[in-house]
Amino acid sequence: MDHFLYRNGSLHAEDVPISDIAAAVGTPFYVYSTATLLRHFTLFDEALDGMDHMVCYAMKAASNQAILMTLAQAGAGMDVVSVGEYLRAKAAGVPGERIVFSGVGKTADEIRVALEGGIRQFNVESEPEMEVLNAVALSLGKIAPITIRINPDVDARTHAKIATGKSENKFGIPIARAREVYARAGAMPGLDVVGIDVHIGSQLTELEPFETAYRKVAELTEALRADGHHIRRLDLGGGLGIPYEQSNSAPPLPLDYGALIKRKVGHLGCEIEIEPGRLIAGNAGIMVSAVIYVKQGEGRDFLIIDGAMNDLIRPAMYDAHHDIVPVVEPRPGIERQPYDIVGPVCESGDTFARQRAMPPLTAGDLVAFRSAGAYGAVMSSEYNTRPLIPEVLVKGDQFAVIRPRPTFDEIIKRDTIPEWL
Ligand SMILES: Cc1ncc(COP(=O)(O)O)c(C=O)c1O
Ligand SMILES: N[C@@H](CCCC[NH3+])C(=O)O
Repeated sequence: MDHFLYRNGSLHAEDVPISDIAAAVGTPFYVYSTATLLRHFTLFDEALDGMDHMVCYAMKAASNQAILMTLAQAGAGMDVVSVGEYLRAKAAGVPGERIVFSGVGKTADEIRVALEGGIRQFNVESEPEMEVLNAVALSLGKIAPITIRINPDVDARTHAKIATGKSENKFGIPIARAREVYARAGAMPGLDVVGIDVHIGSQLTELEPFETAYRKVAELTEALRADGHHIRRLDLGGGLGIPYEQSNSAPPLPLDYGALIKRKVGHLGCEIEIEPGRLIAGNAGIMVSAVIYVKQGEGRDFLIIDGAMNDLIRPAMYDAHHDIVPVVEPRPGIERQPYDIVGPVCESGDTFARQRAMPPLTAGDLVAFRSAGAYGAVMSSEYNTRPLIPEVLVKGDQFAVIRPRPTFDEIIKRDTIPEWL
């Protein structure tokens, strides 16, 4: 169920006209639908029905505290990758027992904060990290619950920049060395080895790579149990993809993914964690932008909009496709024309789409980038001294700004000038 639909000829977020939000907050902005966030969380939660499980939302996808609170109130845990995310999740009211800590470069300071504040488990990614974690835990008189992230050497068949499960990627420990590393962990008094972690990549559009990875995890669970480890929890990561192009065939559904998990690891009797990010937030958010100019180029028309690569970097970074639709519903049968849709930033890479067929648009018209809820606002920057754009949350017929646009004064005052200058 899409919560961004045309009604009476204009695009809505749930029951709120996008043009009302634009009038209130200015453009560009991100807007999220509470109903979509909750629906996607529930799809995963129900897909694991009958198993002891926790859906730990990968908050890197969209980390506004209002989003975290919405999901946490529905029962979500959180997957964090930095102490900043940990503190943000805590600030949104998520208890430490519902937070898992992933990431290849956790520092001793980050580990200390999480151990002191409470944590469900650390997903350890290397032997040096294991040693630091053990030392910090002992210094605090605590025992740190851990899984070890294994790298199963599986091709996730996704964009190379977001594949994480091949042996050449920096993530996890090689599965071939897992028994040896678990033996070391098991002997460390500051660690409690509770399970295994795996995450092979993002925007997976087929189940087969998950199937291979989870088969390897199941085999390893049995081997480690035979070695005497009390493996009782499996963190199976995130990564299930979303349809970015409405014209394309859709990736597998959470229900199919849940059934696969049951088939592959259900017999082991472990508690299951999953860490979906994109599928929960991606299609729960859009970015809205206004046309500044329509410019005639050599053999092409440029639609110059007020959103730019600093606001939504996915097209520049991964050549990602986002559907872009006018906020005013095009008349049926209207002739479309090709535009290069670009932002105002001083780079040719600041291009959202080339020769994209759109109904004719003019200055002031609003356009919406679909599927922009995940890895959108969180990856934005102030490049070109462009303020971070506001985030808005809709629930039914209500909307609220959940991160305001900073003023230029606020941005400029952040710099400090040395007294010797
Ligand atoms: C450890 C970990 N868990 C979960 C995720 C979430 O992935 P996705 O947003 O593709 O579901 C990521 C990002 O790929 C990750 O690195
Ligand atoms: N930033 C990436 C996803 C990275 C996933 C990281 N765990 C994207 O926009 O597709």
